Amino acid sequence: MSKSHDPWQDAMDHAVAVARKSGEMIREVVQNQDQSSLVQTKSSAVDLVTETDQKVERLIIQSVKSKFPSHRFIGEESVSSGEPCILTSDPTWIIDPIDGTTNFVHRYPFVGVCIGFAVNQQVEWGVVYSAIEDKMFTARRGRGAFCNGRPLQVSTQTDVHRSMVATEFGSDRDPQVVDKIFSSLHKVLSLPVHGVRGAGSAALNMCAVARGSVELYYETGVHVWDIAAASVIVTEAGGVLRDTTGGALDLMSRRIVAANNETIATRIIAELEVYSSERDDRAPDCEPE
Ligand SMILES: O=P([O-])([O-])O[C@@H]1[C@@H](O)[C@H](O)[C@@H](O)[C@H](O)[C@@H]1O
Ligand SMILES: [Mg+2]
Ligand SMILES: [Mg+2]
Repeated sequence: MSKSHDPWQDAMDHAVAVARKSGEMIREVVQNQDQSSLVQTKSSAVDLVTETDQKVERLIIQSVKSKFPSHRFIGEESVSSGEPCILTSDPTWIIDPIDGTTNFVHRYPFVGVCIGFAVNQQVEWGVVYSAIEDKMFTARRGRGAFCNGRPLQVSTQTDVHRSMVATEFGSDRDPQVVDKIFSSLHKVLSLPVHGVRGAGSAALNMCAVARGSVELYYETGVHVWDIAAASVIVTEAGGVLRDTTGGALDLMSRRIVAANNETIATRIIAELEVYSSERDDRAPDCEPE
């Protein structure tokens, strides 16, 4: 199809450009400012946000509105300010301006600008820009996954005892949640697996699965903006996506497993404690699950 008949490609090209521009903003701050004094908190004392998160999200959304005025948005900081988090069938940009804000505040070099694009509630393409590493991860449904233009392929490993697993501790410090996190971690580590890692960014953990250096990433407590862009990067690199229950991934459920293949996914899912956080798209007045 020529570019004019492929509007989603125009949108993806714009996303790559604005993600790179956002990354320049992030690097400038990391190199020249001390963010630690400008930190605010959201759902907990360790769920951090900075004015750079907010500025980057505004930059992305305003640039998109000028080119694609009919498109919708789900942005982490917009939702945090009260915007709805509902995925309709309309073309929708799903944005995490800084995935890894805690890393950003501490100058820990794993920070991803995440821009996913969904049509009819299916992610059509995803862009994750690892700003400090200068690695642009991209994927278009049906057309492969790439890092700085080089094709990505998940690991071929099927032996869980030879696998590397990624997960995160999240930002919920409720003692019962912490116990469940460590219960899963204890079971996975004791299989044993070669190692457990965490980039501090859901999206960059998923990109590590896509590039074959991690066999599986799991987490409960993520949001749709953390995982939408990277979800298509994983599947286009040959990976699989699941719920921690073993069912199909539900972008709004707050639970994710991203793996290189079904064998590894099934084996690790068998060790995971299943629990729920409030869905991203829950009605404001409904009781938590
Ligand atoms: O808030 P943020 O840095 O965009 O996203 C982060 C996620 O990437 C991570 O997986 C999760 O464990 C953190 O609690 C936080 O939600
Ligand atoms: Mg995030
Ligand atoms: Mg974020």
